[in-house]
Amino acid sequence: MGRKSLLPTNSADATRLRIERMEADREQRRIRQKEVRLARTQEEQRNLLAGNPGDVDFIGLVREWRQEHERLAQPHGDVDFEKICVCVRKRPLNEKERAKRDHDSVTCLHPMATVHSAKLRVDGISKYLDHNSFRFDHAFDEETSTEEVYRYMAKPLVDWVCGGRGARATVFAYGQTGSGKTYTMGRIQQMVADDIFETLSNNTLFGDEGCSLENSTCSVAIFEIYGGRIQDLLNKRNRLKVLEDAKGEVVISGLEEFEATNPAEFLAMIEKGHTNRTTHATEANDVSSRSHAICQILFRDRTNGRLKSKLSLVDLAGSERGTDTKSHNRQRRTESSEINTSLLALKECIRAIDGKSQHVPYRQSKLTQILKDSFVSRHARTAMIATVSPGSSSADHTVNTLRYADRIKENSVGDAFGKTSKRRSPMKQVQNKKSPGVSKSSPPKAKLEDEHIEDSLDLILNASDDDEYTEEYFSEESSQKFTELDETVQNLYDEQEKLLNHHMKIIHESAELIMEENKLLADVQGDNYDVDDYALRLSKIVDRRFEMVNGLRERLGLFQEQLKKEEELSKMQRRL
Ligand SMILES: Nc1ncnc2c1ncn2[C@@H]1O[C@H](COP(=O)(O)OP(=O)(O)OP(=O)(O)O)[C@@H](O)[C@H]1O
Repeated sequence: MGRKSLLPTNSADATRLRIERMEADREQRRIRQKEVRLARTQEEQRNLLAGNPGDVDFIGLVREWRQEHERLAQPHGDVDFEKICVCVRKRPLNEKERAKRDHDSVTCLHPMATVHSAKLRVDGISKYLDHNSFRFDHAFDEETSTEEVYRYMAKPLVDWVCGGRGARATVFAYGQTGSGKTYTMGRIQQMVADDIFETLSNNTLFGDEGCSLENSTCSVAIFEIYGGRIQDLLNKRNRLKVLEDAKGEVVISGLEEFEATNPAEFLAMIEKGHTNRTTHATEANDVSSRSHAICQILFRDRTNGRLKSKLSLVDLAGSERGTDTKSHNRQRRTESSEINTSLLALKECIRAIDGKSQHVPYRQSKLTQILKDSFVSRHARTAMIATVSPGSSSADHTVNTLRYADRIKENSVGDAFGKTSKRRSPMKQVQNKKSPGVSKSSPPKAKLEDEHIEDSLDLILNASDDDEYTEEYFSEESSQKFTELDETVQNLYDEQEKLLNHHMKIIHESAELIMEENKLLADVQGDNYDVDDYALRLSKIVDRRFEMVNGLRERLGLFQEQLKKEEELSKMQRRL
């Protein structure tokens, strides 16, 4: 009986003990969770104070990645580039990005640029990063000044053109709207101005073949390509024509060149050109440049005016993916399509300089047609700076920008380690996952000792890409989807040009006809006028009017057809 009564008591004690232990565990968990929450809040506040209001977990993951890889960064050195130099420049996070709680998702550890795309697993809670790394001639981080960017990628080209000998040098700024192209090119232009005149003053630097203030003039021409039109930004936005002569030389008919004799004159022209440029506000940039702006600096022989060398500074229009333009009106849509067509052609043309592409499709766009000699000349050198926004909401764009830049010079990246490097896969991923919620990231299996830095870079670049990766606008395959629309836009611009020219011609002819009619009326009211002659002349005038109206109607019909086609195709694309 006594033993029986003990059992329930023991069991009750055990149960009580279990409950007490569970409560203690729960309390411990509560304390731990509170500590985690507190630590998270403190980290958030620290991030906020440091100007990083974005997602604290993603920020933490990016920080971990940087800590693991920062020792792979190399010092910048002069790249002895033969023909092409490709760089990336990251700008700092801006107020707009902070306001939408973007975090910094790009790391530039020269010569590598890595985009950390924030991802959620299917459970909707677990966070992880996809890292896309690319290697360039230079990777400039947000703390690098434009002076330094200039020194490595543009200064060698200034020296090259000052040496004369038919040199053709081109500096391109390429990137998403708002990523810093105009900011970078603006300052580069100022430095070019100073350097050119300093070099030209030093007459002995390049010998007789080279350019000096004594034997050469330095003149500037600035124009933009916008909406199928080429407009002179230094001469009342006059419309210009690109022509190719019998020898295949491209001539921009009507373009005015202005001689500059010192940096101040040069910069005044740049300023004027900049003010006249076509801009619109876009989501990403309040003053987005919608045109390609080309500033050409031409060195000519003082005695015979012969062109000795040329430097082109090209601030490209912001690259936008098709998806971003879905809600745009026709003007903005066609604008974007034209920009994309020219950027695709540009990529192929630059690749041809280095022998990466057999095909030089310079006729595919006005931009590449105008820059033909930058691609086909034996004395051509090119520098491309890909500017990127660091915001996490731009990560897809940034990957596209880097991929575009990467494809320009795949295989022969100027080597930051002092020897020629082998081809790296242009786009590879390393994963760095937090699960569930937040967990330590898994580092790539890299040897981190200094002597193995290059191996480590290889590992980053060649790590397996086991996640899906969406091919974006500038990939070969997806660009096919846009070809028909892009062609239609080009046809639309051509028809528009023909219609406007025809319309103008008719206005002139109409004015002449009115004068003729006035004269006819005056004649018929005179003495002894032959009414048969009057009827004959009037009949000719009326016939001519009919012809003119019918011709105009026909041109208008062709233009309207293209408008309709563009509307239908872009509707189809919006549905995709
Ligand atoms: N490296 C940088 N450091 C500080 N601010 C920058 C930097 N790059 C760009 N910015 C700022 O970012 C904003 C957008 O830059 P910018 O107008 O040069 O972009 P963009 O690429 O030319 O854009 P779009 O294609 O729309 O013309 C500007 O306010 C500019 O001052």
